[in-house]
Amino acid sequence: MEASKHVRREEVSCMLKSLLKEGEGGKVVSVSSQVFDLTRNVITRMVLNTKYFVSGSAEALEFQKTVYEYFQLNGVFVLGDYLPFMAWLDFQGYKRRMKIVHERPVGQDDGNERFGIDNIKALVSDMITTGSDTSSITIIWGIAEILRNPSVLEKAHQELDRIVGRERIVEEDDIPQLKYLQAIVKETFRLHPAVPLLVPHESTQAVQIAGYDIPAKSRLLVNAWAFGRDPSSWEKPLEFFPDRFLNNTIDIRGKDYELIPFGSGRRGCPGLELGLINVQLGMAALLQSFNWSLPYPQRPADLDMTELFGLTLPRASPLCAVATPRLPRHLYCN
Ligand code: HEM
Repeated sequence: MEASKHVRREEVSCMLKSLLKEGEGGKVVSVSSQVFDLTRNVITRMVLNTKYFVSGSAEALEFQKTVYEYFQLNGVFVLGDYLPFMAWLDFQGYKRRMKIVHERPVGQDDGNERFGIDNIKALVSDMITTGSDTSSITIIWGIAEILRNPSVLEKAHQELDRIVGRERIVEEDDIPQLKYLQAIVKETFRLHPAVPLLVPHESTQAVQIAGYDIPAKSRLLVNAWAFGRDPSSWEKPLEFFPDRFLNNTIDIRGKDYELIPFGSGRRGCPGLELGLINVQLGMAALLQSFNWSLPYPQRPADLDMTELFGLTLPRASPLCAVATPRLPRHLYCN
């Protein structure tokens, strides 16, 4: 994490510069594509030491399509999983589509079993697919919620001005002091967990829970999305109200079961620290650097918040907004 700090700082800086340019003259910016580029470039630089995505390039679009399809296919209901005798028919065509996603070429096998191209491909593709879009999906939902709740933006600006000021861009080392920013991020994870049903688990032994018998080897889906909106755990659960986290110790690290966006236990997300800092730093920089508003005449209550269900839960429509710079111009051009 420490060794890749500069990568995140540089990529955040690139995003701010690019947003400034795109929004010149009050033009509407595409928050979604800027944030997707940010997290994908961070992960490809960390994993492959190469920056892959230039917004709108053919390569970026191809990648976006592939990852999107990968997550959709991982989240669909596959008839053959429940009626195995019908699996070979592949009625829905999902197996065929998954094969196409996996067969995209990435080089030759070197014959070494442990570090052969298949394993390297799997590892790299795991890290790139799981490690980039989960963070951007969360940041984009966070900005959408802030567009609907201008008082949260105002409070975030006050905190950022007090702790960081307006003469430099926020850095990772500032995050521990930005308590309200941390609360915004937790509130975003609560309402919009990027992986709503976690990853399917399997019970290793038979157990009884709340009077129900769960046999060994059952497929178990944990509805983290519902935990975050459960009225028995949260007051006014559907309201975006970061202040609820200011006076308690509820955390997202898997110990407080009402909030488990990264899962919990041994199969919880191994990328938690990276995912969390990506989201915190990305959000902090976007909030500090711009005043966010909706394109005229859209009102906060009109913003479409429809979710697109798959293994991940992105917005159904791309997020667009007006980003008015609030820092000295030279800071966006480093
Ligand atoms: C905001 C960012 C992220 C969120 C919300 C998130 C969420 C999750 C969740 C919910 C799971 C399933 C846990 C369970 O079923 O108990 C998971 C698994 C996983 N995540 Fe993440 N993740 C994020 C970022 C990352 C990053 C940055 C990486 C790696 C670079 C990563 C790699 C993985 C891997 C490899 C697994 C599978 C682990 C296993 O099967 O044991 N994730 N993630």
